[in-house]
Amino acid sequence: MATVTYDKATRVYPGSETPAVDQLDIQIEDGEFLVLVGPSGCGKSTSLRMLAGLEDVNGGSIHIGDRDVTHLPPKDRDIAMVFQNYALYPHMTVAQNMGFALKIAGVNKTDIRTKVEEAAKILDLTEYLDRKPKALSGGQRQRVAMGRAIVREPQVFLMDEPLSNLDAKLRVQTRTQIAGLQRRLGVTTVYVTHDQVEAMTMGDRVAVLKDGLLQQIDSPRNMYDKPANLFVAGFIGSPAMNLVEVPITDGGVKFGNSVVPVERGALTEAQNKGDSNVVVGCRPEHFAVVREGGSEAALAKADENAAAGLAVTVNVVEETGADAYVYGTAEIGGEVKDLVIRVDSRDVPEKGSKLRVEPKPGETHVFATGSGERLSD
Ligand SMILES: Nc1ncnc2c1ncn2[C@@H]1O[C@H](COP(=O)(O)OP(=O)(O)OP(=O)(O)O)[C@@H](O)[C@H]1O
Repeated sequence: MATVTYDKATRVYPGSETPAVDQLDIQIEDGEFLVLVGPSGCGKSTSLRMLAGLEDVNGGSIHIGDRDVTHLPPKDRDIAMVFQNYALYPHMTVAQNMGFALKIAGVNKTDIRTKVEEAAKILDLTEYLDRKPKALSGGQRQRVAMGRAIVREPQVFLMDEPLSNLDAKLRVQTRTQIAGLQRRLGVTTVYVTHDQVEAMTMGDRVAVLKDGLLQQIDSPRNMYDKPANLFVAGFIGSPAMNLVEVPITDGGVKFGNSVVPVERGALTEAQNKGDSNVVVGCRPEHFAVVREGGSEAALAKADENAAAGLAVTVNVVEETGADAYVYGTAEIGGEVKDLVIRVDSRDVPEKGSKLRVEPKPGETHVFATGSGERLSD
């Protein structure tokens, strides 16, 4: 086990003007599960491959523990990588696949067998040890790939989208298994995915990348509650956070017919920059909803608030079972904006009906219009 440190680590591919990974600074704790996440092409695989030694580092350095591995060949780094396609040898049995790296390293047969059997037990693969990969399900192959990494007892596990070949249900199951296994083994792990739900459910911390630049590194909770900028705000969370540009006004921001109170400090900071607008973010579950034409109680409330909030026209209602989401439109500042609002799944509005909505107190995020940086605490 060991820490991993990226210190201004940079990768520029030959013939490219812009770095694929630009001065990446990350310190990963001993035993931590760190997830690198971001959209396609943001540099997450390159970051992982730099740590693996499969990609040159053109600037900065990478340390595993106190060893500078920046220019070490992959075999000298004491890491084990689990790839997307598992890269199992088709002509070898599960046991041979799992023990292969140990065999190459000259470990004696008895020790190999012991380690392979131990790993097979942990991964529930004991009964498949004599099978060839083609006689296994996708989930079993994935576990063999994990087993091959485990038997090597490396200082660091590297995983590049290891669940992408599994169907949705198995992916959910396997992500719990991998996260549980990692915690049990306590091996420092760097895990790449483009799936933010996977990132949020598996990582101790999550690092969000965009265009080769680190946007934020934080616990899943903080990432969700306090996204550092507009990009992270829009990327983390499904359905995504609603983001609307609104004018600053006395006591808050103007949101439809309401003045929504937001942090004074955030608005002062925007005004100090010379901005008269800010971007306000509100997650779908953080709207207070009054449904027009709904139950009597709701109607009474609608009357009471007739002029309050923002009128949203319901275009589509998506029911997921536990939740229901309204995909609607509203006019904000003379423009028609799309909004997503979570509503009570037992009381869903009709398509074409109207809701009045308002962010719940204390549930807004404020960002600068130009830089997109977070202004609220
Ligand atoms: N071998 C290469 N030569 C030149 N450019 C490359 C090479 N590999 C990747 N790139 C470029 O570097 C950038 C980062 O690629 P990388 O594969 O790290 O992204 P990623 O976030 O892992 O994307 P994905 O989720 O699609 O796998 C992209 O713009 C990509 O086109």
